[in-house]
Amino acid sequence: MTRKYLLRDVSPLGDGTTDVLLADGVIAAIGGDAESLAGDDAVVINGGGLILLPGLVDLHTHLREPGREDAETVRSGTRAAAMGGFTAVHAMANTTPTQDTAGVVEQVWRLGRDAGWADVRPVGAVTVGLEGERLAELGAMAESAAQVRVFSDDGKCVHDPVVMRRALEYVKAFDGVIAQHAQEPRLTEGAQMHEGVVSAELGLAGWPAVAEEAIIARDVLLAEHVGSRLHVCHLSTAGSVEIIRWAKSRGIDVTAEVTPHHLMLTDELARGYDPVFKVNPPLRTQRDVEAVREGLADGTIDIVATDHAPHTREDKDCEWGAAAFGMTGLETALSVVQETMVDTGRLTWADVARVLSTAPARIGRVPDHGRPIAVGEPANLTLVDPGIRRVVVPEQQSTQSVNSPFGGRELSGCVIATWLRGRATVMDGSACDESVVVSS
Ligand SMILES: NC(=O)N[C@@H](CC(=O)O)C(=O)O
Repeated sequence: MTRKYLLRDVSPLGDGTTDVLLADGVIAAIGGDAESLAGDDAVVINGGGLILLPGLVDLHTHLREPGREDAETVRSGTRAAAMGGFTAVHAMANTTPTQDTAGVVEQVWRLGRDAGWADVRPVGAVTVGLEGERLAELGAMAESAAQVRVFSDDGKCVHDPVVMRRALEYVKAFDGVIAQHAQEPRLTEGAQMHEGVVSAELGLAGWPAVAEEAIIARDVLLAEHVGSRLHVCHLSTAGSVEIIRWAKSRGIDVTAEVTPHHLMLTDELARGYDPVFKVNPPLRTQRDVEAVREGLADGTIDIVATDHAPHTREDKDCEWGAAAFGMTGLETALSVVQETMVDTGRLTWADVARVLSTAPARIGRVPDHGRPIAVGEPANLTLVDPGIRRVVVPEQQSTQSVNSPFGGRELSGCVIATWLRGRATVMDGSACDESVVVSS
């Protein structure tokens, strides 16, 4: 039995205010009935206009377990997810061993279930060991208890067009999707940052925009040819937005994601040589930032996904060239979207629910998440105070790693509470450790 929660005067999707009652794992009442049905034992939260959203769903999270538990575990990463307002995350396949068999994806799925912070949907590798040569056991992973629907070699590109074509064809049988890390490997050998004025000045090897755009252009054509679903991971350039816009206008079944860091940060940050800003794909130019914001606002880009990529201090606190690519993002994603897209008038809160919950749940085929806020729906929800401003302190976050590019920055908005099937995982902005139980 979960507790009852009466949320007074909250604003579902930022539209008007009402009372919402959560009981028995579902939204039990909205409006007039909520107060009367609550009884004496409900926990009352005085919302005062706080925004109620469907629980956020991340299509792109690196949880690092198995293999790099020194950087993150399923438990620490999903606790971070809950703190960021997420109720479901997709765990990327670049673990050790790789998530390329039914056994490994089931292990990750079980670890998530036992931790209880958020539903974990493992992503299956497209190729054995992410080596780009032989297709992994896609069907066995789809049929396993983990019910994999998203397949990706993320961290590496499925660069061989024949392998990509076969993968796109194969996953149609179980309504899967290939999530491509678009990076032409030959064009990015030794690359350290975006290729442009700043890389030339710093003397760092460049990662040109065309290396992303060439793969996206090829893959949308392949997806059209075989009539399959394609998802483009962490799109980062103005040219990529144009290609996706063109593909959608042709009716190609493609979706795309942008990360919070590509919505806010630019390659200018590399000037300090601080590897906290080293990421793959790299931070681009202000023109690209404007283009991805516009693409997200007009629906060309479907979702925001974090690409939460925790790394140990040893892997990040070193010279730029030796440092790992990647930055954390689960606990700052919603704030960055608010600041770049809502506070600037480009997205409404209903749009935020779409790009951070409904659409990722649909792309990942995640049941019971990204649902409307309506009576009878599972109580997977997050409550946000958009009026708070807070300074990001990586050492105080739930993620085990401190490689946040937003450390020391003041950001808008804060997650006040998160519920997973009616059980609070976050309350008053703090993780509800005592409430974490093993549920089967
Ligand atoms: N996004 C990143 O910069 N890093 C990712 C993998 C990758 O995409 O390189 C990681 O797993 O660390």
